[in-house]
Amino acid sequence: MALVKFQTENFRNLSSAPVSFSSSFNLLYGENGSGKTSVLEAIGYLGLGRSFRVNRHQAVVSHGEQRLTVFGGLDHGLDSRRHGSETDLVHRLGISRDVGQKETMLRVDGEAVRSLSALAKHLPVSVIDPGVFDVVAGGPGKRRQFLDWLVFHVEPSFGSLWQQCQRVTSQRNQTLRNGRLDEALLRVWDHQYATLSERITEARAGTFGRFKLAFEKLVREVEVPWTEGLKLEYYPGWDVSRPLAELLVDHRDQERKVGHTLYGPNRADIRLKFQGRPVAETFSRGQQKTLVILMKIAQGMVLSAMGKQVTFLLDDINAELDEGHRAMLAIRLQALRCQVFITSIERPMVDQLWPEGNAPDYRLFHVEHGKLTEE
Ligand SMILES: Nc1ncnc2c1ncn2[C@@H]1O[C@H](COP(=O)(O)OP(=O)(O)OP(=O)(O)O)[C@@H](O)[C@H]1O
Repeated sequence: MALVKFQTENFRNLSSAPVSFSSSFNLLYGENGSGKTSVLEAIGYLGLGRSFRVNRHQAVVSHGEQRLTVFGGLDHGLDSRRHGSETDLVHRLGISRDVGQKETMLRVDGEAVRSLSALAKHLPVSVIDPGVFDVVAGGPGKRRQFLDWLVFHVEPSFGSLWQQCQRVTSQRNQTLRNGRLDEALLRVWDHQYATLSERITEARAGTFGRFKLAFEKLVREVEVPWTEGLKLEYYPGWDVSRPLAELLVDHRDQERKVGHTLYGPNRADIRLKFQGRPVAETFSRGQQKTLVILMKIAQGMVLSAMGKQVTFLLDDINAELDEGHRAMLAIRLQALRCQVFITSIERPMVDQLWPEGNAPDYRLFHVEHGKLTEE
């Protein structure tokens, strides 16, 4: 599916006029501060339930306003011959946040829904912005987030499984922090935590397997010589040769001392090694960026193979990637039939993105003072 109708109210500096997008490529250009990133941020808000730029909802609502809203209409996307007219919409999504009341309201097809995953499952949004390169350069949390985004879209039960596990972890942590050790209660939490952890690990490992196959295929196709000797490995967060419940009992004193859970899915990682050493210590900045781009494309490959269309938000990539890598990314995303939004300051040179002259169906927008004008 693709986001073809879009409207916001009180979202940063964006105008509330409705916009129609292409289910293929959308190129947005405009000067600094015109609102390009805010458009992508609002699309991301709909698919992720939060801003990919800031943690506080308060920053996103237009100055002096209390409530922001983002609406989106989805059509069948590139797998359908029908494009974009109102009658072709298959889902209507809405998210509204009242920053005073700290309340979020979600709607799918006119019905109120409680869980963000009900919205998110319809719109897999993948962001490529200057912050994305932390997937390689940053800590394990960034890589868990990267993997879990894919697991969520591959395994329908993952979202609720993860939430249950977070609840049990927090209760277990409280018990660990209690002055008097209640071993019987801890054993109850251990058991629940271990059961959920094993299910999460199974879902993550299965999805990681698919991701790794896609990544290896991609690397063979694009022939990047420096990836030879690169190893991607999933680390579940503990030594899985032993049952987690048993390991927790063995490390009781250590966990009580720190007052929180030290083993399990909250410690998982994708380990990226080149000739046995962490990539972040070995690869150049440019190589690390290319690696992240390849990993992002591989995620798209996994979902495309399942018939899901990913909406990619490419913010300010001109500053991060050279012309060759930008073209590689555009061509790959086009081949995967993804929906893509690209921002730039200058009017984009379409023949630079598609040097072979095979540009897809695209729409070009000029952004000025938060308003999109199609050209
Ligand atoms: N909460 C808000 N309410 C109203 N306006 C805001 C709010 N937050 C930011 N702005 C303004 O909205 C504009 C949008 O900024 P945005 O980051 O989307 O621009 P951009 O086109 O991506 O710029 P750049 O090319 O510099 O990255 C800026 O002028 C900013 O000052």
